[in-house]
Amino acid sequence: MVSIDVWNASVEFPIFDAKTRSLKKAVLGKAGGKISSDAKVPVIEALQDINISLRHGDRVGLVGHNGAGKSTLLRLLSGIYEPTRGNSRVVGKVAPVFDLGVGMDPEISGHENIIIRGLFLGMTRAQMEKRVDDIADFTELGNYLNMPLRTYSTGMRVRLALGVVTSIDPEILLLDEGIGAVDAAFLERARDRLNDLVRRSGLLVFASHSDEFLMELCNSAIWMDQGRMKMQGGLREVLTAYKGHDPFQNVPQHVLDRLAAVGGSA
Ligand SMILES: Nc1ncnc2c1ncn2[C@@H]1O[C@H](COP(=O)(O)OP(=O)(O)OP(=O)(O)O)[C@@H](O)[C@H]1O
Repeated sequence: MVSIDVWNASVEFPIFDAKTRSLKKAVLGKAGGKISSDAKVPVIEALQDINISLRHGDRVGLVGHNGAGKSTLLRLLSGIYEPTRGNSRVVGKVAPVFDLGVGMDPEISGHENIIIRGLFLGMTRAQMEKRVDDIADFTELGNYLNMPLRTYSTGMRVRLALGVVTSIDPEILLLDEGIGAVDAAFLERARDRLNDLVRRSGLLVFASHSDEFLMELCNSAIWMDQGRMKMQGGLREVLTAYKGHDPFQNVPQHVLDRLAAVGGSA
C-alpha cells in the first residue's frame, strides 16, 4: 500500500555566493520563501516544519503564492531533496512529472523518446512498446514520430510528452503545474486521459495555480505560505481561504456534476 509520511521536515538552501549577503537585508514581499538573517551565510528556508500523512486514494492539491514551497515539497516527496531537518518516508513507486519535457532527447525520434521518457517514469521497455500505438493516436503526430524531436514545435513536444505521461501506471504521481501550460484545446482532449491517469494512481500530489485543474483532479489541498503549511483540508475549503472567495460558486452545475462523476472535488 502506498503512503507518504513527513515529520517536522525542513529544506534549506544555503547561498554561498558572497554577493548574496545583501539578501540578508532584503525585505520579503508576498512571493518567495523565507530568507534567514541570523545564519553566517544567507539561508533560504524553502520548507519549514512540514508534517504530512497521505495514504492510498488521497488526491492533494498544493496551492500558494510563487515561491511558497510547492515545487520544493514535491521534490522532497520524490526523494530529489533530503530534508535538512526532520524525516520523510515514501512507500511506493514515484512518478515525478515536474517538467513535461525533461528526459526528452532532441536528437532521437518521437518514437524513441516515448520509450526513453517512459523508462524515466518507472515503466519497462516492454510496457512502453505496448503503449506506443495508443500514444501515437493520441498525439496525432503521424509521420513526425519518426523525425528527431528537434524538428517539433513546442506544442508538438507537449503533445508527445503529455501522451507519454498519461500512459503510465504510477503508484505515486507527483505533478507540477508545468502541465497546466498546455493549450486549452489540446487539454480538453487530454482531460479524460488525465482523469484516467489520476484514477490509476494510488496517490496524487499536484501543485497548481489553476482552480479548474485542481477541481478536476484533487479532493483535498494544502496551502503553502513562505515554506510552511498554512492550511490543510478539503479542496473547496482551502481554496476559499486562500483566494478569499469560493471559486466553486461560479462553476456551472453541469460542470460540478461532471466533476462529481469523475470523483473530483465537487
Ligand atoms: N535550488 C534552490 N536554491 C535556492 N533557493 C531555492 C531553490 N529552489 C527553490 N528555492 C527557493 O525556495 C523557495 C520555494 O520555492 P518553490 O520553487 O518551492 O516555490 P513554488 O511554491 O513552487 O513557487 P511557484 O509557484 O513560483 O512555482 C523560494 O524562495 C525559492 O527561491
